[in-house]
Amino acid sequence: MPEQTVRTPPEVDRVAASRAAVEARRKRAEVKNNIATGTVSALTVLDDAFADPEGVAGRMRATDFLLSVPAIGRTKLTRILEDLKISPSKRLGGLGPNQRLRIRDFIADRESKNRQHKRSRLIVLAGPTAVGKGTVATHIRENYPDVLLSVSATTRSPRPGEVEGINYFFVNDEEFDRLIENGELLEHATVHNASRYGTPRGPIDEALNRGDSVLLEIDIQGARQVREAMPEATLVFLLPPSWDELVRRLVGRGTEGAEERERRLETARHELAAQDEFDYRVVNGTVADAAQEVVDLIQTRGARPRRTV
Ligand SMILES: Nc1nc2c(ncn2[C@@H]2O[C@H](COP(=O)(O)OP(=O)(O)O)[C@@H](O)[C@H]2O)c(=O)[nH]1
Ligand SMILES: Nc1ncnc2c1ncn2[C@@H]1O[C@H](COP(=O)(O)OP(=O)(O)O)[C@@H](O)[C@H]1O
Repeated sequence: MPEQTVRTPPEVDRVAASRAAVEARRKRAEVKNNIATGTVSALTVLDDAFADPEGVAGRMRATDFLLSVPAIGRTKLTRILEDLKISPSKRLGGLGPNQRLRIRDFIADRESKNRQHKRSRLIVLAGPTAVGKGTVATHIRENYPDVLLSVSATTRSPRPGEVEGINYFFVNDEEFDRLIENGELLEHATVHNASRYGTPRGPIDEALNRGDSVLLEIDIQGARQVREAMPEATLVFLLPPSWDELVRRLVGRGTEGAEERERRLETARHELAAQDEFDYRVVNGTVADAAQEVVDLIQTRGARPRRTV
């Protein structure tokens, strides 16, 4: 009896193989794009590749993988591959144990540095009473037009010279309650055991969606809430050059009586203890320098101080 073998015609094999190859290339391109845009961590892709050497990530060439990592170009690539002792044609899944360790350490180190230096477009400026938060924020509003200063709602009465919608939105208790109930505040707090203050959410969302930078000048309780709600926010703690200078500024401002000053200084001691929770600390020596330092921490689209003549 003649031997019966079922054969797929070779052209069918070839078509199926080339479809599979196209699909695999498409998936690899998608992974590369996800690494490049930060949608997926390069470290996760490496781990996938090592767990499944024949999978999408495993079949990716080390060269293509590294080139998809932000800020690695062809020039750096050559040096990196040399340092890692990996040949350009190697696929991730085919790397030896030592090569895997080296490339993993390299990517882990890079991602941790990126996290530390990542600049956000939402920046929160907080610090103890009278350190100069309001003064520095005003300087930024007047000199760095690219940075939007959020205007808070408050239940306290306007001080002489304060303008509705510029310094604050002055509201009564019922209106403040309504803002909270309607979910219109990103955060809110009672400050100095007196009035309530809150950050309207709408203008911030709009600004960030437009790609603009936003500065919030709020108290420490508020800063903590923003961190919870928007972990990508950068938190900056404004410090006085010394405790004595803080007291001088509080007294010099002359807006509080002796008893209220004592109460605020007591609060300031607790507030200073919270500085380690913040991403950055800026000493308010001179207003212009402190403002410049804060602006430098914001990811702006090329914010430059407004020219003064
Ligand atoms: N949580 C929170 N605090 C705010 C907000 N707006 C202002 N503050 C804080 O409220 C405090 C009192 O501000 P203000 O009434 O201008 O008085 P000042 O302390 O004498 O400048 C300051 O510490 C501000 O940072 C806000 O929207 N939310
Ligand atoms: N860098 C600075 N050098 C000297 N005085 C300052 C400086 N920054 C702010 N001040 C003064 O300190 C006082 C408190 O500043 P303010 O902005 O009201 O503080 P905060 O908003 O933190 O309560 C004000 O009288 C202000 O003019």
